[in-house]
Amino acid sequence: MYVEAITKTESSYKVAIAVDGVSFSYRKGGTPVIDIPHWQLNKGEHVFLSGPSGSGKSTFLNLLSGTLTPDSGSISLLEKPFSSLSNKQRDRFRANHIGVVFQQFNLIPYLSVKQNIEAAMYFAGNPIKSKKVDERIVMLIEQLALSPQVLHVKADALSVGQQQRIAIARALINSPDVLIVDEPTSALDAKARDSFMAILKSVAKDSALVFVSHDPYMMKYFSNHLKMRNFTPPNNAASETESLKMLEGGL
Ligand SMILES: Nc1ncnc2c1ncn2[C@@H]1O[C@H](COP(=O)(O)OP(=O)(O)OP(=O)(O)O)[C@@H](O)[C@H]1O
Repeated sequence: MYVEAITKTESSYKVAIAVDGVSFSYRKGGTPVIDIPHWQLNKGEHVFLSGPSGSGKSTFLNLLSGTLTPDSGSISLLEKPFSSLSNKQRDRFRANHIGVVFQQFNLIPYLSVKQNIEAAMYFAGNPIKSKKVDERIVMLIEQLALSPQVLHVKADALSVGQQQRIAIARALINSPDVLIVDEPTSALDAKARDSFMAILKSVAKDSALVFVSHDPYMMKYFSNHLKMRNFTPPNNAASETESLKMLEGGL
C-alpha cells in the first residue's frame, strides 16, 4: 500500500460496492433518475463511468457516497449496507473508507495544502499531529509528483494541475477502500491527462475506483465501463443502466 493504513478494520471483504434494486427520484413518485437492478465493483477494480448530461452520474455518485439515500433497494460498501448504519456511523464510515475527488476539487481556499489534507484526517477521526503523519503526507505528495514545499502554500495560490493533485492527496490520505473521481481532467491537455492517469492508476491501485468522465480519450485506461442512459419510460422495464465488461486491452 502507498501509505500505511490507519483505521482499517474491514480487510476481508471482496465486494467493494454492491448496488441492488436501487431506484431514486428527486420528486416523490417522479420518474426515477436511477434504476439499477444490480451492479457491483470488487476490491481493487477500476471502472469508467460515462453517460450523457443529465443521465444521473452525479446522482449515482451521491448515492454511492451515502449523501443521498435510495427510495428503494440497498447500497453496500465493503459488504456493509448503508441502511445498517446510523447517520453518525455513516459519516465516519464515509470519511474513513471513501475518498472523493470533486469536479471543482473543493479545497478550502484559505487553508494551506497541509491543512487541507489534515482536515480529511480529522473528519475521519485520525490523529494529525505527529511526525509519522507528516512523513506520510510528504510521501503521498511526492508520489503525486509534487514538491513537499507545496504543503505550505495556500490552496487558492495553486495552479489547476496542483489543485487536482492535492485533491487526490486529500482523497487518498485515509487509504480509502473506495475512490470516487468526478470529471477530473476536463481542464487538462492530452499530455497532462496521460500523466495524471498514470499517477492516479498507480496511487489508487489498491482502491476500488469509480472514475467519471465525458471524455472518451480516458476510456483506454479502463477495462470496465459502466454507461448510464437517460431513463425512457414507460415500456422499458429492463435496466436503463448497462454495465459493459470490456475485454482487457480491447478498447
Ligand atoms: N437536486 C436536484 N433536484 C431535482 N432534480 C435534480 C437534482 N439534481 C439533479 N437533478 C436532475 O436529475 C437528473 C440527473 O442529474 P445528474 O446531475 O445526476 O446528471 P449527470 O449525468 O451527472 O449530468 P452532468 O453530466 O451534466 O453533470 C437530471 O435530469 C437533473 O436535472
